[in-house]
Amino acid sequence: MSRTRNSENQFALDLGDSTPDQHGAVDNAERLASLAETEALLNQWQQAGWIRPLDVGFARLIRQLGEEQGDRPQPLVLLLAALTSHQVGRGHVCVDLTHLLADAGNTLALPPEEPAGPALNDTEATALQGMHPQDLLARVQLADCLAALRASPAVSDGAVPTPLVLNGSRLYLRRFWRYEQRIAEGIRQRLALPSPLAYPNALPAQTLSRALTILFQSKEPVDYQKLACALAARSGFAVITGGPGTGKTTTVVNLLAALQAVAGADPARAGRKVRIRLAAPTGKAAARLNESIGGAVQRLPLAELPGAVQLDDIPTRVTTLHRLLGSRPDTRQFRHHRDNPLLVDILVIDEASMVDVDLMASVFDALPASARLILLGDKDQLASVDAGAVLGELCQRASDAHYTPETAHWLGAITGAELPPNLVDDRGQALDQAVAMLRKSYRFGEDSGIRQLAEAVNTSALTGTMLARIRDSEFDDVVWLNGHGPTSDPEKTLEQICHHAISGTPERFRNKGQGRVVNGETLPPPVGYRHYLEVMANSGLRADSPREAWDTHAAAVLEAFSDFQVLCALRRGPWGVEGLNQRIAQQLMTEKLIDRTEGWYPGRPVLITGNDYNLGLMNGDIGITFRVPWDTTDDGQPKDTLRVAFPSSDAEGGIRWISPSRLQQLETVYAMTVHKSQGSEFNHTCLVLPDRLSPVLTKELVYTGITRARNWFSLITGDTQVFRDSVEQQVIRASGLALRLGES
Ligand SMILES: Nc1ncnc2c1ncn2[C@@H]1O[C@H](COP(=O)(O)OP(=O)(O)OP(=O)(O)O)[C@@H](O)[C@H]1O
Repeated sequence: MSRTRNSENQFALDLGDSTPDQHGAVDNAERLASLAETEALLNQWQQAGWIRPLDVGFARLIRQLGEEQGDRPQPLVLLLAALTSHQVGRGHVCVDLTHLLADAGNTLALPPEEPAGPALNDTEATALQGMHPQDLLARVQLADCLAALRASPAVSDGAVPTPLVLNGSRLYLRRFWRYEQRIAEGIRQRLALPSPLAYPNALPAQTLSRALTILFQSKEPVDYQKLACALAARSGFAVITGGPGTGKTTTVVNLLAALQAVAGADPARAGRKVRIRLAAPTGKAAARLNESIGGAVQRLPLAELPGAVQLDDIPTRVTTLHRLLGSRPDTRQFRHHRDNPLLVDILVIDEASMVDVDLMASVFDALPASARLILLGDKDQLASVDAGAVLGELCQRASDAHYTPETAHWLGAITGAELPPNLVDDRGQALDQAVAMLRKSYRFGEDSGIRQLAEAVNTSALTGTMLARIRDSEFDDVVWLNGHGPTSDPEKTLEQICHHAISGTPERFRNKGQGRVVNGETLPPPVGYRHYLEVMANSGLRADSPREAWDTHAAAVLEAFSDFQVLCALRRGPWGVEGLNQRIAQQLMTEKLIDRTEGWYPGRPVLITGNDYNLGLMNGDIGITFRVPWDTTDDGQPKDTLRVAFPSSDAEGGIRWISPSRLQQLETVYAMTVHKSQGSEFNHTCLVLPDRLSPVLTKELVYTGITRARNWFSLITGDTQVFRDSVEQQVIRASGLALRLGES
């Protein structure tokens, strides 16, 4: 591309608010020409796969709207409209123009790492052709952008229904501005709800204090789980964040018991308990919480609690958010909304980092004004696939807590704990008083490699020493398979991934992974995909075996499949899901573990990639293909057919058998993106990082990948430096939620 054209092109885009003496003479013909050229350039970006047809369509709509109102749309407005739409597609709720103009390259990440179309044509056919967005924006001033936007009939401050909303320097698509506004309103309103627990000497607070003393027996000076329970019980809106194994589930079960104790002891309620619902964003996450919560509820010391709490008062059934809100086929509207609210007093949402702004706004819409909301999740994980990073934003100040002296005093009175001074701040905001961070991991011991590596990544402290420790297999639970080998031979590394995917390479773990004891339980060594295929092959079932026996077998195979998962950062290319799925399938066939690699075959594991409300399958559900003898031929003989077994929704333990022809959106899942793995956990996780840095390789992605491992973690890197550099890159999603709440 010719850089010498920049000033000229800059000029073309600056037309909106530029004066001729700043940039030279400008006449109307030039204005029109530049508008046409801007649109041509947007089309060119679209053809190159840089931006979506939707983004260009949106810019076109802005132009039409302007023209209908007699306005001559300014090229800059069209450009910003298309880029805002593009940013929403990348997970941002808005575009912060200040950041965009300061660093358009990083803000937009254009051109994309893996463009879907042909390279940009760099001919001189038009003045703008072939230009990159950062070149176009290089010398545009914020004042010019704001003036052009304010002058456009397509933009307002939200008071009138325009397609774009400008709030300070943040430019939103109206829909996303509304989502954010509804969420902020919902939080603000709940933070302001008066709490009967506010007065430590009154009965409700005394009951809470007694219940917490019974539920938490820790000898530590500050029990953060207990603090989290107290804060969440007091507030109409609360967030509990913590890394893996810090006890989010344990805390929430205790919280539910404490809340019921307070309700049960309240004379005004005459023993009536509160209606509590538990939900998670995906079927997988709901199933996982379901599994862990049941046992924890059984262990509650209910008989000792005040308020006559019964086992039935504590909900153990976790539903997906879509099911709770009442999703309907072919529409984004839910059955429950402002005019038909949920019958609930308290809603608890687990894995809240996966909830995007659209869904979170729907949650607030469906909650009665008096209902309380408690969000649980790990603030450091990747944000939702769709736009927003609600949990991360709400937890921005969680590490330092910022509890006011009043909150600290109240916590002291209720829990007996004296807060460390660094967590107290007399300028703490309302939201800070409702956010609790769990700080101690109970699942991973101090010596756990998974824990230490995750912490090093999370704090951007991936030092040479830490790399050397994993390279030298110092930990029982972590191996870096090619840490010593040359990483310059990609073909060899890719082969290694395939072999590892099949065997799990237990011999590379210390003591071959044998005899490791965690929380008093001796673990089986790490496995690869051979394991589930062997469980599948050894079913012992016959054609006349009852359906329940098939269900039990399928459940065992699905469980064996969850013992291992390859996770990738990328979708495309040899290091991505597409390339690795093919290679691993090929290797499995070579080793005669499956009989084909394309189409449907017994053993094929599939990941559902879009919600299918008719089948009751959710994005992220995993199924495995079986050959079953249930059909009959025309002459009544048993006939083998293929069916895909999925765990029944909300994990009631059953299996749903679905014919492959009914499944719409899916992909083979020997390899899965880290994004898709959120909310899941695997006994042994293998994270594959590619040989080149890309904008998707971030600290959050690597942290999320590592923390999907329950007991064993293996790492394969295309390049060591890429591993280190990824941890230096951070996801920053533009949004105004924290700002709006801070202003309140
Ligand atoms: N206060 C505690 N004292 C002792 N053990 C605990 C405590 N809290 C949690 N644990 C144990 O630590 C493990 C992890 O707890 P839990 O499942 O509640 O954490 P989590 O944060 O929900 O985990 P995940 O990362 O799966 O979301 C469990 O075995 C649990 O019994």
